[in-house]
Parts: sequence; C-alpha cells; structure tokens
Amino acid sequence: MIQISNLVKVYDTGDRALQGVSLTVPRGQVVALIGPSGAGKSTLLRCINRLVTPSSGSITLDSVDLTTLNKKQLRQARTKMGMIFQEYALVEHITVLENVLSGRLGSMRMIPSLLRRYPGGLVEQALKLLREVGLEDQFEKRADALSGGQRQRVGIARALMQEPRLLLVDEPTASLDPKTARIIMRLIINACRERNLPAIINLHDVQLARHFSDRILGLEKGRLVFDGEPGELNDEILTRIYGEEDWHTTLTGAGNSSHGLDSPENPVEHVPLRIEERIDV
Ligand SMILES: Nc1ncnc2c1ncn2[C@@H]1O[C@H](COP(=O)(O)OP(=O)(O)OP(=O)(O)O)[C@@H](O)[C@H]1O
Repeated sequence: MIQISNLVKVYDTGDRALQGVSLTVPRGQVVALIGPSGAGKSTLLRCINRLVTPSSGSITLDSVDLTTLNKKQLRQARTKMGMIFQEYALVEHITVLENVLSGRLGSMRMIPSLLRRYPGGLVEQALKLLREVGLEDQFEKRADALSGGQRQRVGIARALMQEPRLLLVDEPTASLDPKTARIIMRLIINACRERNLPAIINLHDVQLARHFSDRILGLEKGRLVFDGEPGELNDEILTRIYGEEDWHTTLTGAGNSSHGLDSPENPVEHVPLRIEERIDV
C-alpha cells in the first residue's frame, strides 16, 4: 500500500508542481493519473521514486517513509518500485534477456552486479516473465532490433523482475498505435491482478484510463480535482480537469473508431492475450 500525505513540490524555478496532494492506493489497485500537460503527473511519480525531492509532505510505501531515507535506504526502497517508461529506457546493445535481468541488478551484491553474473534461478525467472509478456522466442535478440510494442513488453518484464511492491508507469502507450496500446495496457493490468500489485499509471488517453483502471485521479495545477471510479467520469468532471471541450465524443468513443473501447461499466478484468496479440507487436 502507498500513502501520500499533503505532498508539495515547488521547483527552484518557483513552479508549484504539486500543491498538497494526498491519496492512498491499496494493494492490487490500478490507478490512472490523468490531467493536462503541466498538471504535475510526472512530478508526482518522480517524487514517489525520489528522482525528485519533495518540498514537504510524506510518502509511505508499506510503512516505510520514502521522504526521510538516506542514500543507501533509498537505493533499497527503489528496488521495490518497478518503473515502466514511455520511451522504454532499455539498454539497446544488450539482449532482451539481459535487459529483463537488469531489473534485478539493484538488489544484487556489488561484485556479481558489476560483472552482471546472474544466478541461474534468476535467468529462469526472466524467461518465465518473457513468456508472460509473449516474448519468449525473442530472448536472444538485441533490444535495438525490437518494435515499440515489443520494447514495452521488455520494459514490463524488467519491472516485474524486480518483484516490486508498487508499479509506477509513465505514459506507457504514448508512442504506440491504438491496438498495441490496448495490448500493453492489458499486460500491465493482468500482471497487477495476478500479483495483487498496486500501480499508478500516468496516462494522457482518457479512454484507456476509463477502460483499464480501477480508479481515476484527476490532477489540475498540482491539485487533485477528481478521485473516483472510471464510470463516474463525465463531461463536467473532464471540464474541471482539462477545461472546456466537447467531451461527449471522448466519453462515448464516438468519432474515434480506432479505439473501439468497451464501456467502463463492463471493464476488462483479466483478459488473456489473443494469439495474434502475442506475435504481432
Ligand atoms: N525540472 C523542473 N524544473 C522546474 N520546473 C519543472 C520541472 N519539471 C516540471 N516542472 C514544472 O512543474 C509543473 C508540472 O510539470 P509535470 O512535468 O509534472 O507535469 P505533467 O502533468 O507531467 O505534464 P506532461 O503531461 O506534459 O508531461 C509544470 O509547470 C512544469 O513546467
């Protein structure tokens, strides 16, 4: 469980990116974080993994206050936070398998980690994760020989390799086509369901957020202006978060046939990937 209390971040430039954000995400809950550009979504994720130092407030992951840790404790805490990035952040010149294994480097002892000597059990675990994301046949390929969708699958497997207690996901689908985006979201959701893993997913795509998350948080100018179930999102709330727009088409999917998403009242709970989804991307 992650608990955030009255989190404030004021950058040196004076930008007040977060202005007192409080929230609790219990185990197993998948939360979509939405909001306009500059609302503070990335800052919130970066405060949690402490790439950014909060100005005040507290962030507690499984009873450990992340804001008061020294360097060594922080390194340890980070091993329990799996990150998935928009641009994948893979090491291009090494194999898919090595990229997945690298998820474990942070929790290995110094010398084996420097030499990248992974115990046999870890290799089996990485291969199992590659099977889970549908990439078992590609384990020897170099990362730079993969498509965007395949790269994101490696990113997911690498984050899961950490055996995290929390997943932090920053725009996982922004560089992908709509169908691949759905496949990737489904993989993330299924992984969380299976592991009872909480996740905070920063998303620009409101339809994907409504379709795949358990809960939606709306940030605007550093403040939480919505916290509710996907089905509660309506024109009025979207206007509060993003400003005036014809939100009807976004909410109904009208005029956006490429997504063709189901209604949030009938969400995808745990959907196995179809055969073509395992090999297409
Ligand atoms: N390193 C930084 N230094 C100074 N100001 C920053 C820094 N990073 C972000 N900001 C400011 O903080 C505010 C929130 O930015 P943030 O990137 O968290 O928003 P966001 O919701 O993630 O936006 P986007 O959706 O465009 O990525 C903005 O006003 C931004 O200009």
